[in-house]
Amino acid sequence: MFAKSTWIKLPRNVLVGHGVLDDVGTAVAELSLGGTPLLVTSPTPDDLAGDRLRAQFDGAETVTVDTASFAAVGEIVEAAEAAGATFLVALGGGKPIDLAKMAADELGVGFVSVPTAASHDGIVSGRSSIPEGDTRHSVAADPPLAVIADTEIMANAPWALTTAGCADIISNYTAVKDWRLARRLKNVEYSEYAAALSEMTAEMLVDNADSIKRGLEESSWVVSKALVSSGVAMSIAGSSRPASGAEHLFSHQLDRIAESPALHGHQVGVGSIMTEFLHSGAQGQWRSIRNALEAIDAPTTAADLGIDDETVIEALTTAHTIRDRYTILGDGVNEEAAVEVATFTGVI
Ligand SMILES: NC(=O)C1=CN([C@@H]2O[C@H](COP(=O)(O)OP(=O)(O)OC[C@H]3O[C@@H](n4cnc5c(N)ncnc54)[C@H](O)[C@@H]3O)[C@@H](O)[C@H]2O)C=CC1
Ligand SMILES: O=C(CO)COP(=O)(O)O
Ligand SMILES: [Zn+2]
Repeated sequence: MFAKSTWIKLPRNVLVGHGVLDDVGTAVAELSLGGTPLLVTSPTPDDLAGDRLRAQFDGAETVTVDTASFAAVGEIVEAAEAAGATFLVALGGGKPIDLAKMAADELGVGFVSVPTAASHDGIVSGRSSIPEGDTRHSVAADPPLAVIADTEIMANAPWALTTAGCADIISNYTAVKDWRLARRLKNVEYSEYAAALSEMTAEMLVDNADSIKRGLEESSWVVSKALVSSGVAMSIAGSSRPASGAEHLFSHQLDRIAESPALHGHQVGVGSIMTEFLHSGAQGQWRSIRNALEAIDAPTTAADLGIDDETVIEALTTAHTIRDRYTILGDGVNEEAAVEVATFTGVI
């Protein structure tokens, strides 16, 4: 008997465009959720757009979060229960969105994602990425019921957040290579459809690099659509595999050990240059990755990240320990090899 089955959960309403922040109420009404939401945000996005959102939800309370942690998820759950909220609306960068995503899952209610920065593909995905002690959990949760990405707000966000989102998408190339490797060597579950969608998303972004420029609202449009597409690839896969490989392990490790980590997307971009080198060698495509990052103003070196060389080497040699996810790092890159890859690619 054929016993395979799959359940793909995707957002129902996706709005991307100038001024769509004022359409959140309409998009939510169309979902027939009923009741009142709890608004989950962080300080800057709250200042920027909180009032415009509250104006669309009579009597909605707001909880403001600062750090991504399981304790913060607990605080949101408590606040939602106390307020009798029937769904959550997350406004901001990756942190409030990830935390609301997990809290909504725990509460068994829906959530709506209102990103104020095009900083990475977690704004759409069905995964939450939460650090805990020496590890980082990629937790399965339902994706948002709706995503409302206002390109005007995103275009006015610090440029670095947009280039971070671009780099997160460019890293799909190496993530998919790691996924295929793990499929061949470890027989991990694999979806050619999700892998192809993820690669195509990176390809389209690189092809459109000319329209990704500081001060150009179209940049937010191009990047938001790519982030949606990458998030959908993760939803189809049922894991972050299409968009997260060894370059993400490297970045997660930097988040743990660097004194002052850089933005998620910037770190994975630099990681991607090095893991592409590990995949395809000196004559391989690592230069294409570096050039693509350079073309959109994203960091390509440790110095650009503001992280010292030793920390980069430590992260590269220990990244394989952070999570049980097979990648090109195998059972670890030794220090000599790490120095060679980082030096050859100009990262250090
Ligand atoms: N679930 C997933 O698949 C993924 C989750 N993540 C998680 O997301 C988090 C990082 O996301 P970020 O967006 O970088 O963090 P974040 O939410 O802390 O935002 C970064 C900074 O940008 C500010 N900001 C946001 N919108 C702004 C605007 N329009 N104008 C001015 N400032 C603005 C925020 O106040 C914050 O200081 C991490 O916790 C990471 O683990 C990252 C990648 C994927
Ligand atoms: O950042 C992500 C995809 O871009 C999510 O990946 P993780 O599962 O590694 O947190
Ligand atoms: Zn990422």
